[in-house]
Amino acid sequence: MTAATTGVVTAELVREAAALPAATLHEAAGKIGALPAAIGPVRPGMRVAGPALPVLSPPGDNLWLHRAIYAAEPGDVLVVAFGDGADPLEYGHWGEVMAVAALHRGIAGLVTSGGVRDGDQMAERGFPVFAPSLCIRGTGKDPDGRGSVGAPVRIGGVTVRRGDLVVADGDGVVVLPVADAAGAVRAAARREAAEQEIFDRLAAGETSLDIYRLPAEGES
Ligand SMILES: O=C([O-])CC(=O)C(=O)O
Ligand SMILES: [Mg+2]
Repeated sequence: MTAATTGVVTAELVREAAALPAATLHEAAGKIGALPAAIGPVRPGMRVAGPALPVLSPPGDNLWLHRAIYAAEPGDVLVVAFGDGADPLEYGHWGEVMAVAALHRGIAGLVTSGGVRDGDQMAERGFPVFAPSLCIRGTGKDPDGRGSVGAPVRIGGVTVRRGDLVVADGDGVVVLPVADAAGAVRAAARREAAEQEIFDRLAAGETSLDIYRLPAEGES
């Protein structure tokens, strides 16, 4: 049974969400929460689901990301946004060492709008990372750099708050507000069941034009 919406994303809800495609959750939630298409798995097969821990960092620096590893709760997904300055795609803000540190803390994965490195090693270690670039260039650790852990961040028009439900797979990343998460998971499961019915009808010879009642060429 799905837990009622109580202001937290429960472990049970995360388990249910993890079995659902990110695209279906986005559709089922009312077409909300899709992060930019450039943010994808750094290696095929990566998937993650869990509550968000938002992080803000200056581009080209990763001290706030190190801090976030030790502020996270087990199961969290770090969601990292970058402030103004250098191009965040041109730095490897996170890599194997940080992934191993995160695994020791029980962190479920990383979603970031900046570059990372050590893609192969992170895949081998089973740490899922969703990023728009791989970049070998290293970062600084400015103790005075402006950032935050736990405060809301914005990525591509989506506001990410502490505890929001993050689901990421080969298609991309969706972030759903806590208040919408349980309803979206239920609606997404219904959508998946409906799609199974469509597959059965296609196997039985019906066309997608028939099933969706779409006009064929020349019809209106
Ligand atoms: O060292 C860094 O800043 C990022 C990295 O490559 C690692 O964590 O292994
Ligand atoms: Mg490294």
